[in-house]
Amino acid sequence: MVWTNLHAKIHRTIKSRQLFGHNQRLLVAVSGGQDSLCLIKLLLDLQLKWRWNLGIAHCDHRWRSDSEANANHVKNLAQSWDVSFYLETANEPLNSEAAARNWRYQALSAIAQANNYQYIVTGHTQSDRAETLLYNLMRGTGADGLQALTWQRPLTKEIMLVRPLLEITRTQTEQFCQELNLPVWEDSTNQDLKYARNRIREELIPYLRESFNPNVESALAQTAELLQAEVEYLEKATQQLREEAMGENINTVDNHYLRLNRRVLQKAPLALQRRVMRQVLQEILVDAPNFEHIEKLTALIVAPNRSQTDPFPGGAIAQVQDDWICLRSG
Ligand SMILES: Nc1ncnc2c1ncn2[C@@H]1O[C@H](COP(=O)(O)OP(=O)(O)OP(=O)(O)O)[C@@H](O)[C@H]1O
Repeated sequence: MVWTNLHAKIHRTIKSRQLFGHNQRLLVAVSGGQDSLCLIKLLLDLQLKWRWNLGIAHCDHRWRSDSEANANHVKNLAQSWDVSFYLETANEPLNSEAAARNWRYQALSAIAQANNYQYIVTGHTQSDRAETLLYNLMRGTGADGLQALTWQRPLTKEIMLVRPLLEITRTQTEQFCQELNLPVWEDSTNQDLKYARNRIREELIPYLRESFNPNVESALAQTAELLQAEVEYLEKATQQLREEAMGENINTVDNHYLRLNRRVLQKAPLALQRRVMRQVLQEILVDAPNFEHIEKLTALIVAPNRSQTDPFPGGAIAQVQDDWICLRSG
């Protein structure tokens, strides 16, 4: 076995970040592209040390004409490595990125659930992290959107999504695959500049690298890393503030009615006021609340008695009643 710097790096990362322990069952999501091939190869080589039980999952979105061939390619690789292989095929071709992604995470969770894996592992890299940060930044977001791809995220109560390659760039995974002769399946849609993501990767990042900062990817990923810790802290503080603002109601809240104490909220910083309002709206609205929704509700913290908002999508209305903001769903 060839032992490279990437092997050493990923081993250290898994250990220091406690991404997985010994003897665990890991389901590795393999598209066949350079990132996920690099990932599976690294995990296979570390498997003995950690005594993991690895499985490979592939999702066929039926998006491209070669998607079945792609699935077979991954299946053959799994067989050659003697690793369990699981395939999910979409009932109909999924031709939007968002639909494909949603379906993929559901399909992966279903495979993990049925086969007793607590971890799903993906090959997202530092480059993906930098691109996601830029993408979200341009669409407008708070710190949550800029933390861009976290190391771990619960997919369901029992299943954790883990991304061990977040400190490794796409250039490194490409080199690794070349050095170790891994048969990468080239995704033709990756070059298609119709997709914003691809334009960020193929045009914007190279431009930023050449004109502003040769290490722009790691600089952006570092920003995401810092923000991740800050978001975690803010979310904890938000939870506490919200519980305090709901007072004794916390246990009696139903889905139709909710009230928050304005005096408690008035003492809190704006960042936490907004976050409490966002959390509350996330539970009441069908779609994710936008900036304007959150601002409307936050404004009631200091508004005169009897002020109220116009209806939120779905019909919910918030009104000031003395010390309280009362929210009734539509
Ligand atoms: N068809 C697939 N089958 C299995 N795993 C996949 C597939 N496509 C992507 N993945 C997994 O997801 C990782 C990220 O892939 P990619 O960047 O193409 O997806 P994405 O849609 O941008 O993902 P995300 O929405 O999670 O950021 C891959 O490294 C791989 O682990």
